Amino acid sequence: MRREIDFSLYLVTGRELLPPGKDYFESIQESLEGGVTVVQVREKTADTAEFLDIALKTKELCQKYDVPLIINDRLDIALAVKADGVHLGQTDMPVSVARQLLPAGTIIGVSCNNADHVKNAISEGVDYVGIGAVWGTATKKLTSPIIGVRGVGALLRELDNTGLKAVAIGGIKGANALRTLHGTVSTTGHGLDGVAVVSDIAGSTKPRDAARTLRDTVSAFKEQLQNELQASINVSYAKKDVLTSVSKLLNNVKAYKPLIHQITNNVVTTQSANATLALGASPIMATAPEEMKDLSRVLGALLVNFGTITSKEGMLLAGQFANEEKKPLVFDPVGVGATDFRRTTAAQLLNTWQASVIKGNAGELAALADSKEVQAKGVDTSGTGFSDPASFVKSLARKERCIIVLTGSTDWISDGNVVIRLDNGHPMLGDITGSGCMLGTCIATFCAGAYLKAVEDEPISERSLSTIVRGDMLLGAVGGVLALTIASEIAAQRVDVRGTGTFFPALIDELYHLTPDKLTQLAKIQIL
Ligand SMILES: Nc1ncnc2c1ncn2[C@@H]1O[C@H](COP(=O)(O)OP(=O)(O)OP(=O)(O)O)[C@@H](O)[C@H]1O
Ligand SMILES: Cc1ncsc1CCO
Repeated sequence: MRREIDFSLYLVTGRELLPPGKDYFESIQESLEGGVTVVQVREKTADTAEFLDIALKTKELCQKYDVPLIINDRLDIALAVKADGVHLGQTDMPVSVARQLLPAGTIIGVSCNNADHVKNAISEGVDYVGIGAVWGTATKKLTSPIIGVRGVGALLRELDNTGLKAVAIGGIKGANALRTLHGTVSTTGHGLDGVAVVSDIAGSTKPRDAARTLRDTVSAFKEQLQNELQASINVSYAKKDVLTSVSKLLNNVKAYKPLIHQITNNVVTTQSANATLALGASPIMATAPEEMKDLSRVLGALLVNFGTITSKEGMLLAGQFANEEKKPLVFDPVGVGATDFRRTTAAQLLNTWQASVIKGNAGELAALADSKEVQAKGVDTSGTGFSDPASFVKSLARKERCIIVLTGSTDWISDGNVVIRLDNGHPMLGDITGSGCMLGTCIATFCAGAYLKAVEDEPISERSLSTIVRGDMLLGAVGGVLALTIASEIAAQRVDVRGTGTFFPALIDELYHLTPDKLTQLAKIQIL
């Protein structure tokens, strides 16, 4: 009977990466102590005798820890050392031939970087696939394109109901492991069985610690995903509870005055900062990469709005640090459909960090989702919008693994399970520039309120290892939308408002005077 393998932490050896003075076998031993669950010996330049010797000694170590040994590419070495399996690249020995040559029950894995590779692997009956390269990697000359964290889910989906296991490979390390595991889950809820790691362990002076961090992260995440899938079946949001919770977020904002770091466009900087202050939070508009780490330590939430992209480096870094700190990250891909540069920048940002909330109008979200249903015109939408906005936001939320806010005369919000429809707002919001950008600011501010609530409820987070962001971001998104749209309704009714010029300062006034009572009483909310 074939042995059931735990693929959680799959070490691919890299002797050339050892730090000066570190012995290869000592490094393997420490890695095993740290929790590596599979070892693949990969030797691209060793001659046969040397490869054989290394494989034999590595096998002895693996046996001590009851960890399976896989040999890269060389079937003869695998046979000679009675390895548990082989790993084959797309240009190595065909799987069918390898199967004939190897003893029954030998594990066979193949490298895949597109859906056809995965489909072939399924029909050839392999045991597992190695999907990559996920990130850029310094260890291997890349022969295939970087598919990015967001590209993996579609490949995992191919594996639904096959029983095949999957690990991701390519630049995975302690610092990006959670992002990788979280962001690669398919729309059907199919997650990775583990991560394959090379340099973060092999290149470390402390491989035991490096392996332990990774293993703990994988174990915690797998448990969390199970809970998440379970919760998605059982969860229910009641309208009254949502409004009560959202009101508390406003109180939290006013009580703690969280710092809202905004990398935003130069059209709306002042008005966004004023909207933040009006809600009771504290804005900082900062774009220099050099200051991102310091800001991430104090911030309550980060907003990345790329209306005018001037500091991509700053956006990349700020988001990574926000993820590390498990703080809310709101992404507003302004005009993403307008140019190729915006499209590729959005992809790069979203492959690097995990947004907590993505908000956009129909044109922007259609571009992000590669949907032809709605066209964009610069930063605006043209046409009537999606025929089924509820299904659209739900499926995009599943794909991007975060909350989606679709704006328009009706706003639609989803976390991939529940869909919330909000009908507040005033047409004049569509007639002032940057109302969508201010909405992003309001959402970031309420998400900071949700983050603060989580910190209040759970000061020492036991879930922190597997939690991508602390706090209920769905509530944060609902709160932000209600705040701006309800303020707009009250502002538009004022006798001193005679057009969009007087509407704008009135809007800031009404954000300033917003109360939990107004939020709950005026909300037009439907939970679908
Ligand atoms: N006709 C309308 N009626 C009611 N509310 C509206 C209307 N148009 C926009 N809004 C509200 O304005 C907010 C911003 O949405 P909108 O879709 O206009 O953003 P946007 O196109 O990104 O704006 P901008 O590009 O000016 O920043 C949303 O909360 C939305 O509910
Ligand atoms: C008009 C405009 N151009 C780039 S950003 C922006 C603000 C509204 O989205």
